[in-house]
Amino acid sequence: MSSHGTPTPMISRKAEPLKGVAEVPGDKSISHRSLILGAMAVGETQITGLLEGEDVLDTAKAMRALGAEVVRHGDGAWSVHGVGVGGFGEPDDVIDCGNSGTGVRLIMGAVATHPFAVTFTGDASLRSRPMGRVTEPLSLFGTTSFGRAGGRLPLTMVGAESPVPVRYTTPVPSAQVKSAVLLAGLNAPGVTVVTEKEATRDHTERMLAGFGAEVTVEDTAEGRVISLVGQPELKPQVIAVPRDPSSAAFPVCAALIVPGSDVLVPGIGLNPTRAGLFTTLREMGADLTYENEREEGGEPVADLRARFSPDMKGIEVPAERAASMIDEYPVLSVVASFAEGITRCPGVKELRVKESDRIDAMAVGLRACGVEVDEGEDWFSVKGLGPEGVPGGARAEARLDHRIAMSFLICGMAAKQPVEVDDAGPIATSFPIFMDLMGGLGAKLETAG
Ligand SMILES: O=C(O)C1=C[C@@H](OP(=O)(O)O)[C@@H](O)[C@H](O)C1
Ligand SMILES: C=C(OP(=O)(O)O)C(=O)O
Repeated sequence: MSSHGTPTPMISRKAEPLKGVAEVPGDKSISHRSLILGAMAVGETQITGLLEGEDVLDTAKAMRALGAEVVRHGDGAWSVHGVGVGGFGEPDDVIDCGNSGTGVRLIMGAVATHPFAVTFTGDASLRSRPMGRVTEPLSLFGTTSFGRAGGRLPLTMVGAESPVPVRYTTPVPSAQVKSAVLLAGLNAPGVTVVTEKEATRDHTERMLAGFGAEVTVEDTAEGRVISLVGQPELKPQVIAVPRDPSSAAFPVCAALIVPGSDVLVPGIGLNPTRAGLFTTLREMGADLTYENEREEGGEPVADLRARFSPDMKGIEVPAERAASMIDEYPVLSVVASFAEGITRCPGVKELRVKESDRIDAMAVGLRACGVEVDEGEDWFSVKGLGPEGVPGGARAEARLDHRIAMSFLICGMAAKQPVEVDDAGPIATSFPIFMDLMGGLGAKLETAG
């Protein structure tokens, strides 16, 4: 059931050893960007491996509403016939980005330097998330925005008539904010410069260069400085979307905590701006190896092999690693519950403004499962109970958040008693084949009555 429909409660019971190959879907961040940049290129971009999750499908709809031709072919490949930089037309209805922060913030950036108004909305989760972090820098290009209190959706943005290029330093570590500014800079004459103090995922920069834009990235004392020359003609691309490390995290973490497991997760992108979780798990003593390391489409890729790891120890996760694993803290907190000792995660304030307040959602659910969790505004810690030590036997609230729902279902696979999630619907936003894939490895997942 979709995240916009009736809740789908799910139960996860203690699993037999998980075994097999887990082919996770395409990368969500790269999928959004393939559609948006494809829509801004001149000619036809072809995409294979696109993630067909609700978030990305909402972005495809939005690109159609702005004038691009977006087609899904029978073999699962997609094509986007772009309108060129500056070529978007006024949509005749509200753009509904569903549950997707990436979708709405990147599209706001892409339309900001076009001379018309667009109204954005989303589901209850997205309508509660802060948009000022994007509308503020976009106002420097000449846009005006009218939203609900706190800059929340629904929000109407009136695009700049005569956009000017912008220099902007992001106040929070956010690839969405950085990307919104760069996408707006595409249709501003001159050079737009974004500085980020901490490096965040760099897919926009890499893909802009791939589409033929003039982009430079420099590491300086102030941070990473990205400069983009505006008003290029973007050239259509043939894109093979790599598999998503953030989705790979779930079968990997399940294998580490379910006794006797041995799972191969092939073809996972290990871009350093995304791979922080795997480094962390290895530091904890996880039996996680990289096999068949190679390069695909300019990105490091490997097959991940994860085996049951009874000797994992809690660690302090370096704060400077947070951006490279920001979406993986919920499932890390589950693994930490099955390790020995305390895992402490500082520098994670951003988790409070995701699809849910992820620190609170995990703390409340894990405590109900018998795990001790401490938290502050920008940190949390989990006191591990060792392999097979987590009582479980609780019902966790997903709070319209796919990563929270999946994390508690993983917890149930290794806890003493089943773990129920009140609504597994949101999982379809990023990992629509999660149930089948985990079931295929041997997980016991059922819809609850
Ligand atoms: O740019 C992106 O594709 C994303 C950036 C991150 O969000 P922030 O920019 O809010 O950190 C991440 O949490 C999200 O899942 C995807
Ligand atoms: C934070 C996430 O996504 P978004 O911000 O795109 O909603 C996520 O997928 O974990």
